[in-house]
Amino acid sequence: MQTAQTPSVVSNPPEPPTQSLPRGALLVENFLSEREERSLLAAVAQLGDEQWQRLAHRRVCHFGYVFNYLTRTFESERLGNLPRWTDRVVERIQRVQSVVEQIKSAGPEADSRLAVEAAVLRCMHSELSKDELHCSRTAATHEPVVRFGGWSDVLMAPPNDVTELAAAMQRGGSVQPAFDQLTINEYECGVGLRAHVDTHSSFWGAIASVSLGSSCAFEFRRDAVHTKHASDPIQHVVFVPRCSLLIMDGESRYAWNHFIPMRKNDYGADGRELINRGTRISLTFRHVRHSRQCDCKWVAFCDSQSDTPKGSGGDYKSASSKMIEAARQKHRSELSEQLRSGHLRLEEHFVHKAYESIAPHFDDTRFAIWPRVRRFLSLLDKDACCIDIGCGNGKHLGEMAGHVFKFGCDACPTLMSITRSKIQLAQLGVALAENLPFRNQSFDGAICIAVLHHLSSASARLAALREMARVLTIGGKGIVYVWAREQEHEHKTIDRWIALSDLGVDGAENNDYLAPWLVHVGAREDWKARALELGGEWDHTRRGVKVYRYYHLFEGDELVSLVQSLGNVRVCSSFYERSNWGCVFERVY
Ligand SMILES: O=C(O)CCC(=O)C(=O)O
Ligand SMILES: [Fe+2]
Repeated sequence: MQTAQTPSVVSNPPEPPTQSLPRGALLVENFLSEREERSLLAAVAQLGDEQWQRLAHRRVCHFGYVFNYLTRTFESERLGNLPRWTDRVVERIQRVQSVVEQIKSAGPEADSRLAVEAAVLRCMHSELSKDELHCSRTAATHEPVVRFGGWSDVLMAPPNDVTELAAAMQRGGSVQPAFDQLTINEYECGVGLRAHVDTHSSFWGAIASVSLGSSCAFEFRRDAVHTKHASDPIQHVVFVPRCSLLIMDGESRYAWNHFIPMRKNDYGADGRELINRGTRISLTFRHVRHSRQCDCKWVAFCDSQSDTPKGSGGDYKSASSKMIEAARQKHRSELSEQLRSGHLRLEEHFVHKAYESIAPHFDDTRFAIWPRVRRFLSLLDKDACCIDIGCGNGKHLGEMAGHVFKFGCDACPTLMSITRSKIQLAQLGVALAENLPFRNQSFDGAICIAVLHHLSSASARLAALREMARVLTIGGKGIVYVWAREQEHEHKTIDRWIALSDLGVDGAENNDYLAPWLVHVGAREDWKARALELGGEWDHTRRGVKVYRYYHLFEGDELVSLVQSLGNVRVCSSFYERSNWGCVFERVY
């Protein structure tokens, strides 16, 4: 699996848990006995290799309906029932849900935290008293602990005999609808889960997740713009132990992002002791929403209700929500399909077309020069010839001293014309880095900044470097920068990106990602319109037009090894700097 890829350089220090939960979430510790855990793990171990789908960092297995990670929806074809070996655990989840429902229906302070916790605890105790469970729970530490993210702490009297309540509900048939979709996730130690809200239009009601084999920290986040009061929390971190049940319902399910940080240990519930992670298996039960239309009140997070999300500035109001939604779904499934069948060439769509669609907005944001690049440019001799390969909006050409003969090329025609309008004394042309239209040994200096990571095969990346070396004079120097797999702020980057291997794209490498560029809601109208027209999609949560760009992230010494493999260059220096790898080299023959 993914252990080999687990970044060792990245430090992602654990945060002590707040042990609080957003409204509507419920954590029941010791929901399963260890014996039950063992038997569930044994059942999972029996699954055949062919039943698992390998994603970038974990593997998953679906029952009932397959979940498609590109479209973020379930596939319509039903696969059959959930496995029988989950029956007992599902029954117990439903019993807990029934108890919570009963308390909530009791009055205005319905989901009082303490009332729900007390009632669920009693329900768990009644479960515990069953012989089979009892004998495997010996130590006092195996007592269930219940945490609920309720509206208030007002203690309402819980029903006196919850056991009776549960029994009565059982007699009247389960009041809880059956789960019809199960995803089994297997996370190796160190692997996390990117922040997301489970698609509203795909699943309705509560989502229940049972943890087996290892604990992990579970985080909930939301944007401050979605809080009513400045003091409302925007983050909860909860330690989820093995054998526990986590239910996400109501606000916690519809209006909070949840994720599992990528790291190898977490603070336990006491916030003091670091607990190492092992391999965690989660069983996540959901209800498929066949209508594919959600009408919840958390409109800002709802993919079904795409009339302008609150505060988004009124853009695109004219288009009906259904049309936007339909177009978006169609776009995503087509993308998934085309990518899988190889019709959509990665670079064509996610590099060339993507840059065309964001070019004016991209230009507006790109002006800073990295210190090492500035230094490289400042050391160019008088009358030197220097080429900027993948010059984008020409910001580096503008930095080159007046006495340098400047050349620039880029694959994006619109960026080239933007550069042309700004940089007067330069020779500019549209060209691919792998095929430079220059004679051998034409340049004393060459820079190639943030370009190689857009080439989708190792051979193309090598070809581009070979071209760079070819056009350099003997003794000429080059500098290369690429995005690193070792991102400094993973929750803002990799955790939000789409791993190509999650999409089932043949030949996708492990470090291949689609990273969104956002033409935000405040950007110029024509920039947003251009991005939408050229394939971008409206993102409700982040409020803007989202355009995915393809990246191959370089890991460890990958860049320097590639440079060294050219044979005719000497590496002068290599470095890691703010989520990028860089290398300066000199052509030696
Ligand atoms: O592993 C878990 O407990 C959560 C999984 C999850 O959030 C999901 O599959 O959407
Ligand atoms: Fe989820």
